[in-house]
Amino acid sequence: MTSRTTGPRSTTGLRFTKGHGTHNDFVLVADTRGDLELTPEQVRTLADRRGGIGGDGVIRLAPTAAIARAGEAVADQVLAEEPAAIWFMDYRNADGSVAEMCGNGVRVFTAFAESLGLVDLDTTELALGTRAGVKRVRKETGPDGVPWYAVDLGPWRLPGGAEAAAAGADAAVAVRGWAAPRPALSVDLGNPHTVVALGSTDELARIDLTQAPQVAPPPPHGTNVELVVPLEETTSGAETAGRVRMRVHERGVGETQSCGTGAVAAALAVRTWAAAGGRAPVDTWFVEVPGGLLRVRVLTDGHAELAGPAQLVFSGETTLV
Ligand SMILES: N[C@@H](CCC[C@H](N)C(=O)O)C(=O)O
Repeated sequence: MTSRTTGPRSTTGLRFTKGHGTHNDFVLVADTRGDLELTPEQVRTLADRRGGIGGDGVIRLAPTAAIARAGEAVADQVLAEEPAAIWFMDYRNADGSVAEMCGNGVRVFTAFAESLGLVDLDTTELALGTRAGVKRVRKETGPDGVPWYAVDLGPWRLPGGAEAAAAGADAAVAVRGWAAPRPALSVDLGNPHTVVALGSTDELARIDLTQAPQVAPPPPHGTNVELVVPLEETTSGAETAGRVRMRVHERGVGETQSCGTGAVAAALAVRTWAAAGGRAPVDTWFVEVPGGLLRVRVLTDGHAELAGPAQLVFSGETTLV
């Protein structure tokens, strides 16, 4: 792969790869020297589905040291915590805004880094720098026999604390067409989420997410909103797994076919509601999203793990930016 020595720009354009994780899709750029500056306008152009390549986000693979040199203190913290985290996921939403974390993006980033020969997930795990700290990714065989990537997303948090956990809510969400706002729970995965429960999969299918849901109180930095329907638990051997179906409206994007951190937030919210109702917590969850299936595990160290597929679809060069 020539990009390792020549950078992402060739004489004819910017090299990119298109990839997705359960149809949450990204434009990926290998900036292995860390000297590519992408403006919000350029990100919007690349992500544009009609005038550009198209994607829910743009991911720049860059050296963590270069992000630190550019003045992002979080990159210094990443290297202090884990010197092996030499690669950084610089994630931008389709509207050009910067986001702290993208769970599906981490998996697709890892498949991209593998394709560039920067990491061998068959023999090791990847310690990846992100704006939400170091994330560790390993590879496994998924239920469909294709490779899945499992990422430890680190500690999760209910911003509303024990009070919100007991009440099951610390916010309210209004969606276009609803007569009144409904109670919702805030969940922090490094990026912000607000989760609302719906009564049926029919209602979920009918919801109009062409406009952003209104959240009260308004989160200071915006939020991703997940609409979830708890489904039947399944038991296989000694393990019981929860199951939910979800749709999501992503901050900085709109409705997407999947959101990895959103899937984790959805599972954690349903688990919190079950605990508030006196039920024993389930630690493995399958989350059905419009683009496929994701697995969430609540780990014993207070961390949460997300697993699912990642696919690279095509590569090319663009003169758009
Ligand atoms: N699709 C992502 C989340 C991307 C960032 C999000 N839109 C935000 O602004 O927080 C995922 O898979 O987690």
